Amino acid sequence: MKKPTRLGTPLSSSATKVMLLGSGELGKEVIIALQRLGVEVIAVDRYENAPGHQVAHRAHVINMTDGAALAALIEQEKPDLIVPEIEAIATETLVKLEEAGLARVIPTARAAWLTMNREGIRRLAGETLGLATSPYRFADSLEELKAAIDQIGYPCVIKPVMSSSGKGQSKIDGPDEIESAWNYAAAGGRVDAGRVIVEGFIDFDYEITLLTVRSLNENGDTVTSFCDPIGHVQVKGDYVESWQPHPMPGAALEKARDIARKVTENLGGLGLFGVELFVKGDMVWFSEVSPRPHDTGMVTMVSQVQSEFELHAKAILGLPVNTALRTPGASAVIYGQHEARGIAFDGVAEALRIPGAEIRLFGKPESFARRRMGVALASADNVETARIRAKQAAAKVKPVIPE
Ligand SMILES: Nc1ncnc2c1ncn2[C@@H]1O[C@H](COP(=O)(O)OP(=O)(O)OP(=O)(O)O)[C@@H](O)[C@H]1O
Ligand SMILES: NCC(=O)N[C@@H]1O[C@H](COP(=O)([O-])[O-])[C@@H](O)[C@H]1O
Ligand SMILES: [Mg+2]
Repeated sequence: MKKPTRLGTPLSSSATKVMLLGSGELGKEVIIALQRLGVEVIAVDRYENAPGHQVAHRAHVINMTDGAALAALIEQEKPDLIVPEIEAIATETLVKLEEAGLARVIPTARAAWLTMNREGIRRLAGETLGLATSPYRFADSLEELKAAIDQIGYPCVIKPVMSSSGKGQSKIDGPDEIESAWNYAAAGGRVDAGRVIVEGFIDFDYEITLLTVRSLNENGDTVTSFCDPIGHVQVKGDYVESWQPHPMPGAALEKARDIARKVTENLGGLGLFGVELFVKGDMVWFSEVSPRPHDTGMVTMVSQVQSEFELHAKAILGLPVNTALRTPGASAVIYGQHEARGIAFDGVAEALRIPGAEIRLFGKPESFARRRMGVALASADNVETARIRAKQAAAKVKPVIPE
């Protein structure tokens, strides 16, 4: 039996302290949810003025893949909980600190370590748990990649083992594209492991994120609950649009939940997970899992009673959660479109005149053409209308470089 974490007064000796490792748009919302419960939040990222830095009690800039720097910061701040928000962290250090009783990592240090690297989570899902996945091989050189593709066939998808948001990912249809896919993967990996996964392409009908929450019930037992499926569209491996609920036949939904339950039970701990699944008819394939809020889940800020961020904040503290849908909703991404620091946004008023629309601007200090700088959200009485509204609202927001 586990107990909820006692909540103290921030910036006092009773404070409940949570450290976010990664403080982008997803972390920013987790921090806001924690702040509402009087938690003292320390936001860490690789650059100054990250979105979460701007709403936390304290901010630190370190190279989170540097184990010694990470351990020193944890020793200095002594957080009650450590919440990884991105993959690119020295997770071996977290495993060691947790084993030594010096850190409690969400959901567990092992989960952060396994999911940091596509190889860890893929072997767990496909080999240990026996779940359906795309066929896959790993390669450390161009020659090995060619040999791996001989086994997998075309079309296939090549990804750095450590990357996210589609960075370094390509789908290829024939041998003349192998070399450019290898070079692109080498450039796009977040931590240069020089290793890639090649996956057989799954010709799915649709893909979903099944947000799955592990929380404590009144007896102190860990229980699993599911949000309604989130449908999404990805372009170049990065999400551009999502909606909730995505309708699914009963048999497929049951399989999806079964996969999500097995994976999250194995990863353990408390918190929200984003389980990514491909669906064709009644067939469901496991793709990957984030042991933390998911970008496609930003839609829950309008569609659920409690957003994925509030669910994560509550679950990690041992508090009860409510995964109920409030209304159909949708999200559409706002990219920076410019390569510049300190960009501005016109058209927000026009966006907000669309019925049911909301805008979130993340406050990232530097824009890139395809960096996610904000998101449009919309509710409606059905998903189709919500999608149209969210896309219209996103299109109204115009990133500009101020004179
Ligand atoms: N084997 C595959 N078959 C078909 N489509 C795929 C396959 N692998 C990836 N994709 C497509 O590319 C998208 C991104 O892939 P994946 O989730 O592995 O990348 P990622 O970089 O980890 O993204 P994120 O961090 O945003 O989840 C998937 O959501 C899917 O649309
Ligand atoms: N798919 C994972 C994902 O969406 N992660 C979110 O993007 C941020 C990094 O953004 P950046 O690359 O613009 O700094 C991360 O900090 C997290 O919030
Ligand atoms: Mg993904």
